[in-house]
Amino acid sequence: MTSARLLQAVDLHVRAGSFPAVRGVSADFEPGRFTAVIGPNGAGKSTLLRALLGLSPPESGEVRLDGQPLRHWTRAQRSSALAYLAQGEAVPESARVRDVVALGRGAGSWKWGLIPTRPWTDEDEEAVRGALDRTDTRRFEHRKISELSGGERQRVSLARALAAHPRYLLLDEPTNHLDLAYALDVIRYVRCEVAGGLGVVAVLHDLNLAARADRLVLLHQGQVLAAGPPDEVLTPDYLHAAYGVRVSVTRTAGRLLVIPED
Ligand SMILES: Nc1ncnc2c1ncn2[C@@H]1O[C@H](COP(=O)(O)OP(=O)(O)OP(=O)(O)O)[C@@H](O)[C@H]1O
Repeated sequence: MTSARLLQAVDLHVRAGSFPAVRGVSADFEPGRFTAVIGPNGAGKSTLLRALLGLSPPESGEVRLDGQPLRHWTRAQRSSALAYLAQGEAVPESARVRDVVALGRGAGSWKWGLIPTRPWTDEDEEAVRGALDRTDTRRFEHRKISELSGGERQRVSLARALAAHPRYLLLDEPTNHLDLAYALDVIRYVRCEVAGGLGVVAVLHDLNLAARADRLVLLHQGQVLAAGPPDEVLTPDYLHAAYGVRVSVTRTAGRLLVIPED
């Protein structure tokens, strides 16, 4: 694919505080692809994600979107193209589900209630409904966030991000703290969006969930140890090099399965 529609890290070096957390990462993220970023704790995954969003400026190298350095994009252009679901995202407890999803439209802010910053349009309404439907949150759209389980909240945050109609969705550990069913639901919702053309970059710890991505980027000590389709990256050798754990990798019902041997 030409660089015209790509999100790219080009020889990216990023510091987290004083620590060189990302050291020379180059990777292409495509629309209509689900890329999982994996690697051990401290490998630089979150720092890479924040740099891709323009939230952590690189020390050297650059992030490009559509072939243009991200620093040339205005903040508004960036936030309409790239949506972010942070780890443990803070959501106003007293807000109702629908209001949180509406915040994703960038038409207002929250302070004891939704404060509009521009008139609400039919397009906004349609985007919010679509996001509620596609994350199966419409049935509790009038409930307060404080009344929801962790898994339900995560779906609402996902709906909020999707309501923006981004071109890329960047997710930091979206399945953390979710039970198996909720975690699989998140992956299923993501896959549906990807089929519709969304580019997804998700930091995942569960290698068996990551195996459901189209492409993996395995980080180790701030560098790319391996990148490619899951069966090329989830190998015993790469996983031992990254995690220091011996694993066996098998294929069951057409899916890769990583089993620790320790
Ligand atoms: N503000 C900071 N000051 C110093 N070091 C930091 C800071 N933030 C992060 N780091 C370090 O940078 C490295 C990469 O952190 P990062 O959060 O990107 O890793 P990660 O792969 O997302 O880890 P995890 O899987 O544990 O969330 C870690 O070693 C971390 O301790």
